[in-house]
Amino acid sequence: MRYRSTRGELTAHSPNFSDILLAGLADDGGLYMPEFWPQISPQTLRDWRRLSYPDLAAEVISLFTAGSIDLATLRTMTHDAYKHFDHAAVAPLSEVEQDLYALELFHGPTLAFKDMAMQMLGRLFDHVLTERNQNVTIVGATSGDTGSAAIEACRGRERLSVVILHPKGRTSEVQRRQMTSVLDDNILNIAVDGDFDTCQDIVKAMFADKAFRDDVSLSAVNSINWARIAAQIPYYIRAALALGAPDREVSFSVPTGNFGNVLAAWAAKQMGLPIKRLCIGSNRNDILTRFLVDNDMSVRKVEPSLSPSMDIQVSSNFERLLFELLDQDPVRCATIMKDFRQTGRMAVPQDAWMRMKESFDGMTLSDEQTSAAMRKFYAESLYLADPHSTIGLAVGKEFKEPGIPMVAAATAHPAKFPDAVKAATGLDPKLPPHLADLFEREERFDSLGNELATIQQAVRDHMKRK
Ligand SMILES: Cc1ncc(COP(=O)(O)O)c(C=O)c1O
Ligand SMILES: N[C@@H](CCOP(=O)(O)O)C(=O)O
Repeated sequence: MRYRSTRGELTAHSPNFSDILLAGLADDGGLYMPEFWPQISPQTLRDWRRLSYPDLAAEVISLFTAGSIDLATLRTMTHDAYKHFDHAAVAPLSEVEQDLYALELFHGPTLAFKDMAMQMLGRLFDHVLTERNQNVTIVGATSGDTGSAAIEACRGRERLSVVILHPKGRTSEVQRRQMTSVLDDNILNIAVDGDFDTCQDIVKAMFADKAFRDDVSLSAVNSINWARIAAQIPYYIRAALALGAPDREVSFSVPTGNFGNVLAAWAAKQMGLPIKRLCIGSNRNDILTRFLVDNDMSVRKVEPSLSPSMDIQVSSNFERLLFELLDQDPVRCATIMKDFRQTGRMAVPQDAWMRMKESFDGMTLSDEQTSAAMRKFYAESLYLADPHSTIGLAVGKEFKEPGIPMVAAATAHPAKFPDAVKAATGLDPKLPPHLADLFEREERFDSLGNELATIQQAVRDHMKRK
């Protein structure tokens, strides 16, 4: 399997999975895509029903690593990656009401869906870097969850230096402490003046600076890295199989920000999973639902909300879907993306927009609607969801059709957002034992404004210190 950029052609020298894992973003600023969508037959899907989560994940990921990492190696990694999850099923389904299920993706060490892929990424990096005798510097942007998951997956790993940029004062306190209380030498946390988009822009600017990129051997753990998406596809397959696929259609509802999670579901559909609808849930930063309803992809200011991890306007992975909607035309994709960067408005051709609407629905919840929905799910079903998962459930409830299971991605544990949960329900969700002393732990982070040069220097210094 080879990979191409959304802004470039496939050539004889196109990279394989291990190459793009380390590269993160393509040199031309585009995002890597597999050269084709591997197909999973209905019979194979039926056979996979009896696999454990780690075995299923290895099978699915191996379709993307062909030619660079074999199935047996992946199996060792998946068993190791998921063995510390606090639920035997890894990603269990919970029936919230008739035909509406929560797919709980928060049973990993940092209590958010990011662990599902990040625990694999840490091991994949280790494997490839050891094989190649190389080291890399990972710079990641976070609105709260990617950061702690990446830090947890990479802490103490010899060949990785990790720098995480978070928007100062815009994450929950639990989220911040989960990142800043990890004091391993290879980890650096930087608080940035701005929002998640500011952090993400800085990361992309570092990738665009070729000299810097080569100097620090820059790599990425955000969902701009295809390996993240590949490791998020298995849980959609697993959930659908548990509910009767491939002999029955299933729909998914996904609370969405950077568009990585719902893109993984869309990828599963391209691979043969019978998915009926994909529903996108937004908070007040609703660029994606505005786009779906009115073909209006125009960037507004990022506004703080009760679901801070989704306080995002520029959804990086949308470029991957756009590329597909444009029949994989890299020239048109690059032109539209460059124009978007300059104007803040994406001119998506009408036919591409119509094609997206064939598979996707979208809906926005205000903070008030999110609190009310959280309260109602708890009152009626005794299901306590964090604000992000609540948006997924509420949107799923809105779009569910009779007889077709609707699965909402429950992306974070309620204890990550105790203030929002308490205000809505009066309940005080407790952190699990391994995080019980989080508020007593020492914190360490640098506040460095938002100048690219200052942050680049901090990355260089961190790399040398390590
Ligand atoms: C808890 C939670 N829910 C939802 C999202 C949105 O997911 P995505 O960025 O993949 O669209 C995020 C952030 O990515 C998150 O941390
Ligand atoms: N919500 C994310 C934002 C980054 O998303 P990613 O999936 O691209 O890493 C976060 O919590 O940091």
